[in-house]
Amino acid sequence: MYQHIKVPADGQKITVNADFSLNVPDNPIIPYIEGDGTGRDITPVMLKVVDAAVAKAYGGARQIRWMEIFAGEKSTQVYGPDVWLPEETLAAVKDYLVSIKGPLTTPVGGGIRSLNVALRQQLDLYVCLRPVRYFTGVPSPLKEPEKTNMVIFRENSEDIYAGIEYTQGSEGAKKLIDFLVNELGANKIRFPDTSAIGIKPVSVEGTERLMRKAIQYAIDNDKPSVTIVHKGNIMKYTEGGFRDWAYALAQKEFGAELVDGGPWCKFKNPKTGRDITIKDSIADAFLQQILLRPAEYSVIATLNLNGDYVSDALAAQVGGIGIAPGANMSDSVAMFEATHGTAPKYAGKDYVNPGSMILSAEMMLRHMGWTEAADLIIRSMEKAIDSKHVTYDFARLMENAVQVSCSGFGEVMIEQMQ
Ligand SMILES: NC(=O)C1=CN([C@@H]2O[C@H](COP(=O)(O)OP(=O)(O)OC[C@H]3O[C@@H](n4cnc5c(N)ncnc54)[C@H](OP(=O)(O)O)[C@@H]3O)[C@@H](O)[C@H]2O)C=CC1
Ligand SMILES: O=C(O)CCC(=O)C(=O)O
Ligand SMILES: [Mg+2]
Repeated sequence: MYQHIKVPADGQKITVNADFSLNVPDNPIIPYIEGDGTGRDITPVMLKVVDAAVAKAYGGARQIRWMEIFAGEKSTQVYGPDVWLPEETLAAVKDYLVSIKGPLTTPVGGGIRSLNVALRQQLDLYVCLRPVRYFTGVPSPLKEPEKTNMVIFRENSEDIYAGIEYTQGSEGAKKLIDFLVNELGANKIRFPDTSAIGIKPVSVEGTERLMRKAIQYAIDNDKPSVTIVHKGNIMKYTEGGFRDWAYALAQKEFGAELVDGGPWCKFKNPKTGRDITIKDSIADAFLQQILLRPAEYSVIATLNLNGDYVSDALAAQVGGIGIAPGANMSDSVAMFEATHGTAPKYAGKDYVNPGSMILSAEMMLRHMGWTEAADLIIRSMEKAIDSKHVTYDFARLMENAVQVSCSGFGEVMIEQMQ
C-alpha cells in the first residue's frame, strides 16, 4: 500500500472510538520521523529508552512496533530531491493516530516553508500542548525554579503561521497593498512601495476549540486557573478577538461567572468543587510575570506566535529546551515532538540532551494509557539527573557533574530502570 513505508507485520493499529477514546493493542504500530540535524542523535535514543521502559513495565506483554516514516532531508533521500513531506507520511500519521517526530529544519527567508507547521496544518492538529515542569537538580537561572509549573495550550492552526505572506516587490505584495490602500483606506503602511506583507487570520472557531481543550485540561487535572495570553491592546480584532472569544466560551460552555464585573471570571471544577479562574495577561507583561511570579500561572491558552515564544522562555526557566516536551493534537490524532529544533551545530555528534524527545514519548505513553511505562520514564529521568550524569547543557551549569553523551544519557536512564 505504501511506496517506501514498511509496515511491521506483527503490529496492530491503534483505533479511536466515537468519544475519541483510544483502543490500544498490546503491539501497537507507532510511526516515527527521525528528524533532521540532531534528530538523528536523539530519536534512536528515545526509541531505546521507550522500549526499555515498556519491557520493564509490562515484562514483554506489551511492545511497540515502530514504523519509520519520512519527512525533511531523509525524505528527499528516500523519495527524491524535492519531496520534503510525502503524502504517505501524512496518511500514516492520520491512519495510525499516535506518532512521534524529531525536529525538522526550516530555512530562514527563502526555501521551503516549515514542514513542522505543514504537518500541524494539514492534519489540523490544532492544539500544541507543552507542559513545563521542574526536575529536581536541573540547573536553572531562577532561585525557585520549582514554582514554574505550567501547561501551554498554543493554537496551532492559525495566526501568522498560516503562511499568507508576500515577498517585497512581488505581484502579491503590490496587489494586496493596493487593495488595502485603495479599497480599505489603510493609510498607515509607512513604506508601501518597499513593504513585504503578511496576513494574520484568527477565528472564533479556532479560538473556541483551543480554549475548550485548555479548560477541559484544567478540569481534568484540577488546575486553579487558565490564563489567556494575547496582545489584544495592539492587534484589537485578532488577538483582542481571541481574548474576548476565549472568555465568552468559558462563560457559555463552562458556566463561568464574572469576578468583580469582569473580565476575569470563574467557575467550580465539576470534578473537585474547587474554583477555576479564567484570567488574561498581555503577552509582553506576561513574559515578565512568568519570571517574577510564576506560581500565579498554571494553564496558558495563547495564539501560535505567542505560544512559540512563551514555550522556549518557560523551558529556559526550568533548565532549557533540552528537556522541553510537547504534542500536536486534534481530537483524534496526536503527534508528539520536542519543543526545540535541529540545533544544527551539534548534529551527528552524539552530544545533545535527548530528554525533550524522551519526555515527549513519555507524554505519548500516557496518552495511550500506558501509565506504568510513562511513570518509569519520569522516575528514571529524575534518578539520572540526581546521579549528575547529564549532557553538556546541564553539566556546564552543575557542580560535580559527569558529562555524558546523548546516547550515554539514554543508557544512564535505562540503568536507573533496573
Ligand atoms: N518542531 C521543530 O521541528 C522545530 C524546528 N526548528 C528548526 O530547527 C532549526 C534550528 O533552530 P534554532 O533556532 O537554532 O533552535 P534550536 O532549538 O534547534 O536550538 C537552539 C539552541 O537550543 C539548545 N538546544 C536545542 N536542542 C537541544 C538539546 N536537544 N539539548 C540541549 N540543548 C539544546 C542549544 O543551545 P546551546 O547553543 O546553548 O547549546 C541550541 O543552540 C531551524 O531550522 C528551525 O526552524 C526550531 C524549533 C522547533
Ligand atoms: O517549524 C519550525 O521550523 C519552527 C517551529 C517552532 O519553533 C515551534 O514549533 O516551536
Ligand atoms: Mg519554537
